[in-house]
Amino acid sequence: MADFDLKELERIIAERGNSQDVGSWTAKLFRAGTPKAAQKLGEEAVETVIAAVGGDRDGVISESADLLYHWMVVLALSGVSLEEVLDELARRTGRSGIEEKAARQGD
Ligand SMILES: N=c1c2ncn([C@@H]3O[C@H](COP(=O)(O)OP(=O)(O)OP(=O)(O)O)[C@@H](O)[C@H]3O)c2ncn1[C@@H]1O[C@H](COP(=O)(O)O)[C@@H](O)[C@H]1O
Repeated sequence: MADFDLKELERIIAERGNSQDVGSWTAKLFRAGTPKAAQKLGEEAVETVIAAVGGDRDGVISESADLLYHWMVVLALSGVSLEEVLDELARRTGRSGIEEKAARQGD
């Protein structure tokens, strides 16, 4: 299993989004702003749906990675942290955010 998680991607996006690197797609999206990033998020969602409906397993994996990345760029541009989304999901399970965090850390 990959030694990589969304928390790390969130950190990379924050760092690359604010970089001056002209080759950085993340920086390009940050400069373009929420409408462009949200448009890309929608495109990747549709491409994931098409792959899933078409039974394209490898496509679902690849498009899901594009989807998660662009979703996290939209989160960053919206000033929303991954933690806040996880807290909302935890609330829906009936667990408190603190309990959920402890569960994720294996406490
Ligand atoms: N996970 C991703 C990631 N997924 C997709 N993409 C980029 O998203 C862009 C748009 O994807 P598309 O499938 O629409 O590709 P496209 O059709 O060529 O795009 P357009 O024609 O719409 O411009 C492509 O340029 C992809 O490279 C990503 N770019 C960056 N990351 C992560 O962000 C990090 C920093 O990247 P940079 O900001 O580019 O340094 C990387 O190391 C990765 O961890």
